Amino acid sequence: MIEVRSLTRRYGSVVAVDELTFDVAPGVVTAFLGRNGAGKSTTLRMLLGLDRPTGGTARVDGRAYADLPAPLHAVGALLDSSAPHPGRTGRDHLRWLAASNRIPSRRVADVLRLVDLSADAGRRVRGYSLGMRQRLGIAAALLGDPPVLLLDEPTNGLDPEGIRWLRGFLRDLAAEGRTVVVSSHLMGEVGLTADHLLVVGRGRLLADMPLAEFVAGQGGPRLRVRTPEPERLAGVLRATGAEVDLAGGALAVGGIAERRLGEVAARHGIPLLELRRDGARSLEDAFLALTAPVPTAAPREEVARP
Ligand SMILES: Nc1ncnc2c1ncn2[C@@H]1O[C@H](COP(=O)(O)OP(=O)(O)OP(=O)(O)O)[C@@H](O)[C@H]1O
Repeated sequence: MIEVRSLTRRYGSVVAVDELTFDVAPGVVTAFLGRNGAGKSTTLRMLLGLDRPTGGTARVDGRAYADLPAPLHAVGALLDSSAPHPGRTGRDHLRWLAASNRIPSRRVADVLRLVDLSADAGRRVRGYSLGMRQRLGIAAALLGDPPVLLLDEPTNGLDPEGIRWLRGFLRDLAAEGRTVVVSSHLMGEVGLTADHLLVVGRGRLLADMPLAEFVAGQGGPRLRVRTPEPERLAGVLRATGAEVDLAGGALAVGGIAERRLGEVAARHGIPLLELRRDGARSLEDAFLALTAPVPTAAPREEVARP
């Protein structure tokens, strides 16, 4: 469980984090989303005792990080700054971390296996790809078997297969009852597979809600359809009450399920060349609209909560 109350961090005249208040529950994946510079890393650093709040509190299991008796057993973190020494092997890096935190060295083999890095553990980190470094960082975060995991932009450097692996991995960790927070500046990378969203913009909380609610707020997914008869299909779909935009020969359709759309087209003898959900795209658009820079500060009452 994470509790953040009125958390604020100023750097001179820059307000990096502005009166943030939220809780993060265990057992689900929470995406911490915001554009570059929104204050995500600063918030995570304060949760980890690496930066001092100007005001407010950030607690893990009821305590400030500095007061945790065994921090690595309480919180695992992946931050850019925790880069391993390039001349060490992945295994040695983890052994060194384990030894300096009184964690039995047999745990090293376990976490290497968990992140699928056993085969490369004997290689020096300088030869690792970005994706392998991220896996090593995640292995380090898991060393103390912590109930809370904070991962800052863990998809950096991962290819699409690596991102898919990470999504499944995070879900499994949450299913074990852990509190999993993963930050990203892109909605699509983790937000779409998270259970809960925390969205920040210019240091302030813009949304704190289940993903399902965010999706519902956007009117459900849009469908993308291609047909040799776009005008005619648009006409029959509009007659059912669906919203249709015609763009470059393709149709973007809202307010109708895929199956029903297929049935309507078949009934009118209109062939479909393509029919797919365009959900990711419209949600990324909604995320960008929500976090769009505004010339004046938004009033605090605008925080969207369930
Ligand atoms: N040590 C620092 N000194 C001065 N300003 C800082 C410092 N750290 C962060 N900032 C400023 O605070 C704001 C928030 O930065 P932060 O790194 O927390 O954002 P972020 O959401 O993590 O962004 P990104 O997605 O780019 O990592 C930015 O304006 C940044 O320039």
